[in-house]
Amino acid sequence: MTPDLMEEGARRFQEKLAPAALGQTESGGRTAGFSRIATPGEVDVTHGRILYLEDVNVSFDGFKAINNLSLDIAPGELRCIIGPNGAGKTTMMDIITGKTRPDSGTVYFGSTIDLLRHNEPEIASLGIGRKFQKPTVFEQLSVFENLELALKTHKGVTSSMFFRLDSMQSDRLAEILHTIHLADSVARMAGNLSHGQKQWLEIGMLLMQDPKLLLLDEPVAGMTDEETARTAELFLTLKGKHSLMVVEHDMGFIRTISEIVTVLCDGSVLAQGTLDQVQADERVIEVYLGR
Ligand SMILES: Nc1ncnc2c1ncn2[C@@H]1O[C@H](COP(=O)(O)OP(=O)(O)OP(=O)(O)O)[C@@H](O)[C@H]1O
Repeated sequence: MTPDLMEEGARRFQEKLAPAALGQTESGGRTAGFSRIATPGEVDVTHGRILYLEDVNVSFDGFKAINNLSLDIAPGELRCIIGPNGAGKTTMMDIITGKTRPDSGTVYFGSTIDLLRHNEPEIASLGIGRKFQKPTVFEQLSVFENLELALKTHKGVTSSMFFRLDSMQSDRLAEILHTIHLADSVARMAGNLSHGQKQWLEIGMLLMQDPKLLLLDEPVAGMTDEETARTAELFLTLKGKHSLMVVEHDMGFIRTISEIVTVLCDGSVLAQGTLDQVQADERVIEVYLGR
């Protein structure tokens, strides 16, 4: 979520509930990431790439967290990223979303948008949505209100006070409710949803802004087997309409959804291919078993 969305959510929250309730939300509306899309623009994918990283480097106090990382993703692709702890997966997402500035390298969204020239909220508004591991929905608002709020992207608080969904937006909201398996829970408080449902709701909030590229960090961590299976279904539905980059440790989940899997290690790509190919790669076996 972006700061204006958090502000609007916080305002409604204050309106609806006594201040004593503040802090009862899991996220408190504070840990939300800058993941909301304002005005999705056109992204030039005529060269067949929606995301392109070349020779990217980042050091933290002399430690190379990202080391000559090069990677690209095709439009509509669902790319899975795996790798041992500390491989640089989160740092890579931080670079794409503008949270971390690389020391050197190239990061392009489509063939014309140099992401290194944009800050975090601008990158969100360009059409890159990010879902952090922990769900960051507004727990004291209903499922419907959370999704409605996600639409009020570029509207200021004043205008959004008078905001009403038009029929196209209502249709879109209904479609997304169905996609995220929450059509029967539209009036429920987000705080009463299961962990998996909260994750789906947050994905729905991102979808309300029609992102071109979705970055999802460990989306099935903490989910039940059934929720994990439904999340796999959801991602397979999204593939094609959106490009997805999914970082996950759950290999069963990866097996269900993956086409190409990229293995990161020590800040660069160690191997890439189908899950079977990378799992048979001696270097991959070494980094997973050798640590
Ligand atoms: N802000 C920072 N300051 C110092 N070191 C950092 C910082 N951010 C990341 N690192 C280090 O960079 C390396 C890569 O971290 P990163 O979180 O990107 O790995 P990861 O692949 O996401 O790991 P995990 O699977 O455990 O989440 C790690 O060694 C980490 O300790």
